[in-house]
Amino acid sequence: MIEATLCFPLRTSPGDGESESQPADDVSEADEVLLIEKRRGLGDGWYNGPGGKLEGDETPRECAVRETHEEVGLEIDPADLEKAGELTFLLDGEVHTFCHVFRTTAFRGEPRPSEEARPEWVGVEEVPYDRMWEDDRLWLPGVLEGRTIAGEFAFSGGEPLDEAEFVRHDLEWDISFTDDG
Ligand SMILES: Nc1nc2c([nH]c(=O)n2[C@H]2C[C@H](O)[C@@H](COP(=O)(O)OP(=O)(O)OP(=O)(O)O)O2)c(=O)[nH]1
Repeated sequence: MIEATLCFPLRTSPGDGESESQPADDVSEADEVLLIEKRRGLGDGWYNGPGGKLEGDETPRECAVRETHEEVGLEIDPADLEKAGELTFLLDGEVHTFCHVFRTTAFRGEPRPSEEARPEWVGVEEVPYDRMWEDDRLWLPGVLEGRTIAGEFAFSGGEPLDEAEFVRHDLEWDISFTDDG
């Protein structure tokens, strides 16, 4: 089983006449999310949050911080990540990936592109779900509103996961995580 993370940085968009965006105090104030257009690997060509697989003995939180820095250059304090979800992706009846989802309104730096990802600030009402994993429209809107989710998503048709067919889902909202990563 693969253990992976996703991280969704949120901000308040720059207002009229302002060149700088405002840090949001909390998720309810934020109206833009940082997505990446993935340039290689699983989900290549699709939009997603920064993220990837856990390495060595790092915690999910450490992984989300490292991946976000590697992919788009933002600096995040692990304590500023808020756990927003746990997603289980099944492929042909077996757990393929367990993914920890985080969000944050606190980060430093400006996003920059990398070999792996092209970053883009997107309005939370304008997320391009037609260019994302098919399951994302079921859980990401709630995550961007500040809710928590445990979700199970079943795919069938064999590897790779991003070419398999999405067949079934089960969602549980507003749960508190005993282990927040
Ligand atoms: N939004 C979303 N993300 C998903 C789904 N399924 C899934 O594995 N992911 C995420 C988890 C990981 O963050 C990412 C896959 O990990 P990755 O980016 O490291 O995979 P990769 O094959 O490109 O590996 P690498 O070359 O970068 O090491 O995709 C899904 O259905 N929706």
